[in-house]
Amino acid sequence: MTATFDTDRMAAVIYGSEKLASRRREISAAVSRIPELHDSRPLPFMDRLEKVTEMTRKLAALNKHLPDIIDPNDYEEGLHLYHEVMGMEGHPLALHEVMFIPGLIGQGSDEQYEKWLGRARRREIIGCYAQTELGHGSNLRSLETTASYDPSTREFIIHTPQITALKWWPGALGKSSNYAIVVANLIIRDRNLGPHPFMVQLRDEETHRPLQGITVGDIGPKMAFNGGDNGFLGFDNYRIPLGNLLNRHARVEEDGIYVKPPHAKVGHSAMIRVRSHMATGQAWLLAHSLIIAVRYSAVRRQGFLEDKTREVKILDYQTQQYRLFPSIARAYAFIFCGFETIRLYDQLILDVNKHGNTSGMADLHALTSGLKSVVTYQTGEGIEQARMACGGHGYSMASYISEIYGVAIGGCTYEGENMVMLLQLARYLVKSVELIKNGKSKELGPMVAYLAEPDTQEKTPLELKDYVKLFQMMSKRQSWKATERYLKLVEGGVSRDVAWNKTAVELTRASRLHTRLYIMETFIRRVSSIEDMNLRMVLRDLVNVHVNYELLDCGIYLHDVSLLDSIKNQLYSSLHSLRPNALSLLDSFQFSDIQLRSVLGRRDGHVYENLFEWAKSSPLNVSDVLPSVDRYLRPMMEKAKL
Ligand SMILES: CCCCCCCC/C=C\CCCCCCCCCCC/C=C/C(=O)SCCNC(=O)CCNC(=O)[C@H](O)C(C)(C)COP(=O)(O)OP(=O)(O)OC[C@H]1O[C@@H](n2cnc3c(N)ncnc32)[C@H](O)[C@@H]1OP(=O)(O)O
Ligand SMILES: Cc1cc2nc3c(=O)[nH]c(=O)nc-3n(C[C@H](O)[C@H](O)[C@H](O)COP(=O)(O)OP(=O)(O)OC[C@H]3O[C@@H](n4cnc5c(N)ncnc54)[C@H](O)[C@@H]3O)c2cc1C
Repeated sequence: MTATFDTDRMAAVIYGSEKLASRRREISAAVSRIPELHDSRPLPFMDRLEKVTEMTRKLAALNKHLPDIIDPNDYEEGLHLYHEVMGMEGHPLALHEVMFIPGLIGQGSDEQYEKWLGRARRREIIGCYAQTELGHGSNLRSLETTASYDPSTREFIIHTPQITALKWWPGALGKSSNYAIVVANLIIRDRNLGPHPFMVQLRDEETHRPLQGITVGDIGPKMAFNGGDNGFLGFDNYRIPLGNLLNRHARVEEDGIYVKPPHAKVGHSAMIRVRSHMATGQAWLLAHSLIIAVRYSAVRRQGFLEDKTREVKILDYQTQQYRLFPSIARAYAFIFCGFETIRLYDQLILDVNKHGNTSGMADLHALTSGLKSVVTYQTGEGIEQARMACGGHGYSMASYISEIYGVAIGGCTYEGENMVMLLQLARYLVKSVELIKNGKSKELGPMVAYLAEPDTQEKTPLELKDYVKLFQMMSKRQSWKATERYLKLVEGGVSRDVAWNKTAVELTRASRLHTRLYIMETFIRRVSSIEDMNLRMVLRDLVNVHVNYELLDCGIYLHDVSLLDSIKNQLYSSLHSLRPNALSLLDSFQFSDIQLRSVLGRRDGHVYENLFEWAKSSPLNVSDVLPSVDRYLRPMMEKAKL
């Protein structure tokens, strides 16, 4: 089946501009010509140490070739180049670029930029972001690492009071980084002023050995990211100069006077940044798995439909389409709302750093808390469906889908565990409903204004605005229901914290609905703004899949469930309409074979030949008889014969 649109033009929509889309193609082509930048053999055949070594080798090679391939100041180009060469299994600079440099930019003063930023950008030093501890990750107020100010020497003494206070999990901490932004409780004259970010040198710049007072190492293998060295870190009364408190917002004077920041949570900017970028990052992971599954489904033939002389492509089964197409729609939807949150973050950081204006923080915190949770969860669901859609071959590492899954679902945990973050958004929703109840609807932000709308009759949706209306109604009802349940408990004398906990499941449901509504609205808005009518029509088919699927999936929140039959029919017909364009919608992401690392999902479609070649290259096939057979299996069989 041929597609009705040009994938290069769609790539420009996905990546935000024709220039970037075409630069991506050029960068992929450049990488394909430099063997030093390719995996030296398939990553699934490597053990952990080999993977870490391979990633480090490629990173050094990449550093050498980078200025010939991209503009070193262009982050988007850099990100693509990194994804292409380094893949997704982790590497020594993963946190340097993602949190260390942005953390320094967000929290450091101009003098601190002068001291560290240039060095970090030139990669004279490598850094990470060390916040989470063995005993606490979610509840930042219970972090135990301390940074006590000693005015006599104008130093902070960083200390790990007990085992639970060891930093645990930070990416690239274990073996690669020689610096870290360490989040520790600032203590001045025995007063705990809460977590603050400090620049801390961990290793000698010449020998790379840990400095005295520092204990650092790797935390061991993980579900994924095994090319990376997530680490542990402890401090034994380790001294750093006063100037190492990142002090753009909060300051300590030499005599120990504390100058507090303009907003209590302004120190969380590195987290907000990653959360703002997560929707696009997860969309790419989802699209990776889907292109593998859809390409394979367009090659794999199994069973018969009308034509009894030739087996059918499995992509023609309605169940296969139902399994895969709603996730294609979600991948696009996540990209579009991801662009929006990145833009909002960039604006916020400008407002905060240039004008000291923190008024946008609460809104962005609520939005990104919900979005990272919904997007990572749905991405995990979509990838797992993609795996199953490939049958047995999906289970093989040759598909690479299990690796993509492991990487993606890390996102359900890092940057705030999903339930915890849904509950952050719920605080915002509850406050919004309380405003309405107190007659202050005018104070509502635009994203929650619908919470004040009156209920109307549920009608079969015909136009996109009808879907949005229905979704708003479901979301509003759930936010009100959860708030009223919570308030009733409080009014009945239950403490606020206990009442909150007794309402928590309902609250997370409200947050999910609110976020799904936001994703749907952003998707519709973006598609309606596309000028190329041809592309807009295709994306309109995708939106149709999305709105019908999302509504059905949330059908339990409707009062009139008889609507669901008509929505089901519209979904089935939209799946059918999407079939001719499904593969090209994914080809438009323009992932190279090098980047995909999937034997099953290669562009050439020679699935069976490629699988056979891959299996033959397994280290187990180097000899016909393994030493373990000689040693254990043959003696066992021989013994049984006696
Ligand atoms: C050369 C070219 C350049 C190339 C460049 C490209 C190179 C690219 C290189 C590589 C790319 C490779 C990509 C690799 C990808 C790897 C990705 C992996 C990255 C993984 C990294 C992971 C890092 C981490 O996980 S860091 C640790 C994260 N930890 C958390 O998220 C902890 C979660 N907990 C919290 O955030 C908080 O504790 C909380 C939000 C749950 C509660 O906060 P708390 O301070 O306790 O607040 P509380 O008292 O409860 O609430 C008071 C009020 O404050 C409000 N609030 C809380 N936080 C915020 C906030 N941030 N902003 C605004 N308001 C906030 C809260 O809602 C309360 O408000 P209310 O009004 O009182 O209700
Ligand atoms: C791949 C990966 C990379 C990471 N990289 C970094 C890094 O670079 N730097 C860094 O500092 N950290 C990093 N982390 C750590 C990560 O940020 C934390 O693991 C994460 O914030 C979750 O915290 P936790 O482990 O304490 O989970 P916990 O909070 O212990 O969660 C366990 C369970 O308790 C529940 N729970 C906890 N609190 C509440 C609550 N208040 N209400 C309801 N339920 C609750 C959670 O929902 C969850 O079900 C990384 C983690 C991973 C997996």
